[in-house]
Amino acid sequence: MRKNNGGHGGVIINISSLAGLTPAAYQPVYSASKHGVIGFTRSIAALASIGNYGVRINSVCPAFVDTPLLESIEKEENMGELFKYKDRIKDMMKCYGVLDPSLIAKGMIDLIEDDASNGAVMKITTSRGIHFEEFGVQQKTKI
Ligand SMILES: NC(=O)C1=CN([C@@H]2O[C@H](COP(=O)(O)OP(=O)(O)OC[C@H]3O[C@@H](n4cnc5c(N)ncnc54)[C@H](O)[C@@H]3O)[C@@H](O)[C@H]2O)C=CC1
Ligand SMILES: CCCCCC(=O)/C=C/C=C\C=C\C=C\[C@@H](O)[C@@H](O)CCCC(=O)O
Repeated sequence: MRKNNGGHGGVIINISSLAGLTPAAYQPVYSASKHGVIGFTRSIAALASIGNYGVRINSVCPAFVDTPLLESIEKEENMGELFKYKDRIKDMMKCYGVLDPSLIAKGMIDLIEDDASNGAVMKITTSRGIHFEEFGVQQKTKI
């Protein structure tokens, strides 16, 4: 894909979660993996910029979205010993609301179309819609 390896360049969007930016007490492994997605995305975005890959790599961090994934918290085989907290997660959904998947699609199209975005961490919530995590100037990467 990278231009310096015979590719045509392009855009990659990695799917993290708000649980990749905040602690998620009832989903620690899930939260750790989503934190990792953000660290990886920002690091590889910096490398792509330094190496003139012609590839932009961004991440998107939605709050709860109305997909079959939400049903997985109702399954003990998924949640293990944390299954006993499923009603607390459902309370969080009531509190934060549940997004329509179409808004996530819009956010992803925005990232594809914005030629300046690289290493961006887009957050999508019911209260603030599409917005971005702000990092220090020194930590930003441009392509
Ligand atoms: N639904 C939500 O509330 C949120 C979801 N996300 C993230 O969004 C992404 C998509 O999640 P949803 O659409 O909600 O989940 P989903 O469970 O509705 O869909 C996941 C899809 O991934 C496929 N899949 C699973 N393992 C796979 C594998 N090894 N190889 C290929 N495909 C595989 C499944 O067949 C399924 O079609 C996930 O990374 C999830 O963590 C992030 C924030 C909130
Ligand atoms: C912090 C609020 C926003 C969270 C948005 C979000 O990502 C919602 C996700 C909803 C359900 C995820 C279910 C995942 C289930 C499995 O991965 C399960 O194995 C997790 C087990 C608990 C753990 O992390 O140890």
